[in-house]
Amino acid sequence: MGLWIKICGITRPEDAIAVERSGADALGLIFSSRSSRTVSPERAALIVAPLSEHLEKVAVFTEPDWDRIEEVVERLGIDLIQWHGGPLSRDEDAKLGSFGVPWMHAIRWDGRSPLETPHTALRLLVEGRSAKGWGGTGEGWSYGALREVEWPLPVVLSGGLSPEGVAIALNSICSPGNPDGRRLFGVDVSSGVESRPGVKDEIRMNTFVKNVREWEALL
Ligand SMILES: O=C(O)c1ccccc1NCC(=O)[C@H](O)[C@H](O)COP(=O)(O)O
Repeated sequence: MGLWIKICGITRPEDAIAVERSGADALGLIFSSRSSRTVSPERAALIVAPLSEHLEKVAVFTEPDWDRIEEVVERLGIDLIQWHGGPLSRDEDAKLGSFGVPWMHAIRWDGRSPLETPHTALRLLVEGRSAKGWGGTGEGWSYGALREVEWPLPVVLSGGLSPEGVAIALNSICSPGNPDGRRLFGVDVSSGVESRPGVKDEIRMNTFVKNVREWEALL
């Protein structure tokens, strides 16, 4: 199976259709108030309406507003919850596992500490620490540091990826000489395929997907 490719921060139905056309596996919708890409559940319903069931819909949250999470998951047919809200208590971990869909823990990693392992999470999305915001900052980091730690769950590489840089980023953690890299589950991008925050560039999305597929064909 190829790498899972998620394009995040979709705010317009036409961009969602372009994500599906690009051959990506998933799109992300931001329900956090801490973003310039936030969409309401009503807006999100319009965005996902024309999409096929084959494109996974990921809902991104940073706040433990459980009623809102439940509403979004039920109303929109969400496939995966992405949690960006920082370290979790045991109760929060259990709560995130209780919505009837899997969830992914997004970690703003310092490049050294062991990767957190919530009990109920399906996978980890790992990006660097940025003073700019909670996510969608476009800031890259030293991806190769991932080679030095155990991966308790399948990892999605994120933070500052772009069509131009994604193969270099992937090479720094996985290569034919480093078979461990085969545990990488996927890649996630937002700013690197935008013309401005919240507005995706179709050519950049297509090029991103093409470059990932060409890279994995060489592995
Ligand atoms: O995208 C946002 O604005 C955002 C805000 C708050 C929490 C998460 C957010 N995005 C989540 C994502 O999955 C992004 O794709 C990820 O952070 C990578 O973004 P980028 O570095 O811009 O590619």
